[in-house]
Amino acid sequence: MKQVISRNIQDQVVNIPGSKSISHRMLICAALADGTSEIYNILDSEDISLTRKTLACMGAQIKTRQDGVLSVTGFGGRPKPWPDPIHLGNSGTSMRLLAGIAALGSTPYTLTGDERMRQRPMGELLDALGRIRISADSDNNEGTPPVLIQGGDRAGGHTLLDCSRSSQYLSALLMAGAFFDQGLVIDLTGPAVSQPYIDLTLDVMKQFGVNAFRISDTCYEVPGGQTYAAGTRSVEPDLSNAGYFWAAGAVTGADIGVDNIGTASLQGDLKQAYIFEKMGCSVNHDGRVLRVKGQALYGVDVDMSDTPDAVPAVAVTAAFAQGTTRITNIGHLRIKECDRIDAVCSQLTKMGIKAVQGPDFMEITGGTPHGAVIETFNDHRIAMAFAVTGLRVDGIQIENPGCVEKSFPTFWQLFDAL
Ligand SMILES: O=C(O)C1=C[C@@H](OP(=O)(O)O)[C@@H](O)[C@H](O)C1
Ligand SMILES: C=C(OP(=O)(O)O)C(=O)O
Repeated sequence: MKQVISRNIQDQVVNIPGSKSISHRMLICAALADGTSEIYNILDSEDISLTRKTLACMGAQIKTRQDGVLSVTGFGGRPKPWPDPIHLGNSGTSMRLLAGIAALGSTPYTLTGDERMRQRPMGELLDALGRIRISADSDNNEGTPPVLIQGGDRAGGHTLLDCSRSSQYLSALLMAGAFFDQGLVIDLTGPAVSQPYIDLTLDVMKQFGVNAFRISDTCYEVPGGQTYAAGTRSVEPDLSNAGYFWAAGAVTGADIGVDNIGTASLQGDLKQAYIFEKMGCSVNHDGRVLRVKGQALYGVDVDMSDTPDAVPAVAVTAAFAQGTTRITNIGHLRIKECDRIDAVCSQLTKMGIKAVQGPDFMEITGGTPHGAVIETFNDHRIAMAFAVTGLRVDGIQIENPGCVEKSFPTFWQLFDAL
């Protein structure tokens, strides 16, 4: 249990570790390359180590050098056999993206996860692989892990994919598709959720010299017969995790900056700073430091389909705003580390805040929250978001604070230093 001490915090600038999403992609693309890549500022967290270990099982040679830089010698698109089940905890990104890489092998791989991961869907991805003659089955026929992926056929061609619950399926197909003889054309059954993560995939592939194209909102193409080029790359700070520090500025009135944020970041969660601006904060980005300073806060209406990971930070901030905040198009939050719509609403209710939920939305009416013991449901984002409320409210205690290891092992150290 972690007791958060409510306090006045000074104006300051913080440094946030590397992006989880970019780190997964850098590791995978480096493992798919021939030759050795160097990756600067890679995130060191539970989920990244799961991706790293799996790629090592598949034949990549991965070392953290003494200066902290990661050196990855790839297996050139031909993963080695690994007969034992591969455990991916509750890392959805590892599970879905690595299922695509397993499809490049010539022997079967079994991918499994913890109890929650075994409830998280991936049937849409298995179906899309099946359409290009790659046998991909869920052990329980419910489309959830454990999954058995049996590659062998690298012809590629055309497939159909439903990305209405996760964008990670498309990222998986794009990364693997570059090795197929005919490449891959992927038609989506409708628009994808979490679109910025698809853009991140295209961008990291491009950094490794591989082209893939968004033909339209619902059609993507990756030409075949490409190779990933090893090289020196670096990972930007994690802007989902920056959000808890911007939220700290928003709820306390301090001016909190996050360092090393370029103007061209493709991370969708950059948007959360501008949601805080819409709520009344002043936001300043000088091209390097992005600062959020709290002022009087007002409720807003915001569609967060693109930025699911930022919802808990925005929702807790709404508890301190005048009026109601309505967050829409977030049905996919119900299949994350926990049911995040239910978790956010139940814990805000515990704090005396009116929080109403629907299948794909939540409505939070700001008020005067009081202290509570916060259940985190083993979800790092619930722990980090509710920690922020504790800066303003006495008596906030966070259960299972260690769950932040998933994406941000140094969170408490940085948060306590605020
Ligand atoms: O591709 C990625 O790196 C991610 C995509 C998003 O998931 P969905 O596409 O399943 O919404 C996001 O929630 C997750 O934390 C990371
Ligand atoms: C949903 C998340 O991650 P993943 O899907 O990789 O488990 C997250 O980090 O909020």
